[in-house]
Amino acid sequence: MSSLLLRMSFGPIEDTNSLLGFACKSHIIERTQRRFKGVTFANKAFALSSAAVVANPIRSSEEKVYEVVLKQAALVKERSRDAKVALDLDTKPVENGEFSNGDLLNVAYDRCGEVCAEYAKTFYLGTRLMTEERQKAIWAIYVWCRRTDELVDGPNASYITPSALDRWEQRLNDVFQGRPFDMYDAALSDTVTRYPVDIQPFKDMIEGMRMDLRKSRYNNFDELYLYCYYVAGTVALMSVPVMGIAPESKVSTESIYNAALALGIANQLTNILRDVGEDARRGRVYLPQDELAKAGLSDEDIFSGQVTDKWRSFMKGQIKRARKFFDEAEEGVTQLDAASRWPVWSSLLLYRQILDAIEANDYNNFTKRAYVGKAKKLLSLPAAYGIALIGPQKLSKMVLG
Ligand SMILES: CC(C)=CCC/C(C)=C/CC/C(C)=C/CC/C(C)=C/[C@@H]1[C@@H](COP(=O)(O)OP(=O)(O)O)[C@]1(C)CC/C=C(\C)CC/C=C(\C)CCC=C(C)C
Repeated sequence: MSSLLLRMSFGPIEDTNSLLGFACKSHIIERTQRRFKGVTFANKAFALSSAAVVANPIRSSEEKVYEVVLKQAALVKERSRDAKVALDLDTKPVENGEFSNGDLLNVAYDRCGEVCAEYAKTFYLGTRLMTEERQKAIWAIYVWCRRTDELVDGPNASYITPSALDRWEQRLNDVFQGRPFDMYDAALSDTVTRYPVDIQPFKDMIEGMRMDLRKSRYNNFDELYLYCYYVAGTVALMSVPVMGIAPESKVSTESIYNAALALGIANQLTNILRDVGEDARRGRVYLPQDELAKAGLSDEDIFSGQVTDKWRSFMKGQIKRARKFFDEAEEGVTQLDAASRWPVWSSLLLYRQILDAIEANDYNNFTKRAYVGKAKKLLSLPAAYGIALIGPQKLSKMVLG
């Protein structure tokens, strides 16, 4: 996989349409209304004036990110009004024995599936329940995300510079304009013509990688939230247009995207809490500095890795917050297309249990890795399947009486 990363194309650097360039004053009022009331906020939120930018230049990360949510949700609505895109691939080989584009595309998608099966076995299994078209698209998105993550986390990470990320972004622009560089890009290029996926979350994920290169401390939760959006919330925004919303869903598209975003944030917060020790050994602290200080803790406490009562109490608060994001996400999964629910429930249940494992380790996330054992993992899959079929409330009623 990493050898592929060395094969990046080099092109002119394009000015990015950063998510920070937007402004939305009405968001604060809407924040309290948007949860599952079927209200459409997109029009209101898009009625932005340059006056609003001047009058309210300071917005929280949550507000900035919510604009991307609205933009993606609006795109989905717009596209679903348009004529349905043709989904049949041309699979016939051409006469002279060469492959047609359709054949090459199928091979490209199969390769994406192989990468997905290799790196994320359980998740790959879950995607097999989706329609063939959808699973291919999810694999293509997965591979792009994995490659992007590998740029700063993989074996060649020490060679990665901001300009390499700029070139990766240029290559992304090419993918969206139908000029793929390799097989994996070709699969993504095809996916983004078939589904209403916006380029912004992809660009934002690259921005997250830039952030990782230049920043190793987060002053407060607002800064951390933005990082979590960049590296994980974006995955959710990319995936929902492919996974699809249940035709019978009565709630607003925005609220479903918001729940998806919450799952991305919850997963990343969990990841951070699991990896505190590992990150500290790389000189990184992905915890809000102001909250650490309030708890009477500092970076030194993290580097020394002692589980004290102060640490336990701090961790309890962090876990509580991550669980709130999971709760928010759960409401949204029930609104997804039925065939897409299982992989999402599986990932939600598995990731959520990592928080339980941190507690079971008595909050020692310095030297003990919290993980979900094989038995629990195996039990989670049918549980997720049951929940996906009949819904979380009904299942808990059946189980608990
Ligand atoms: C169905 C489903 C889960 C789809 C997502 C598929 C997809 C495109 C995954 C890409 C994942 C990826 C490689 C991201 C790169 C950045 C990264 C590594 C993020 C972390 C993931 C955990 O990965 P891992 O366990 O391998 O971590 P380590 O590298 O070992 O540290 C993240 C924590 C992000 C994961 C975020 C998601 C999977 C988003 C989930 C949300 C949805 C799919 C939306 C669901 C919809 C509703 C309405 C709730």
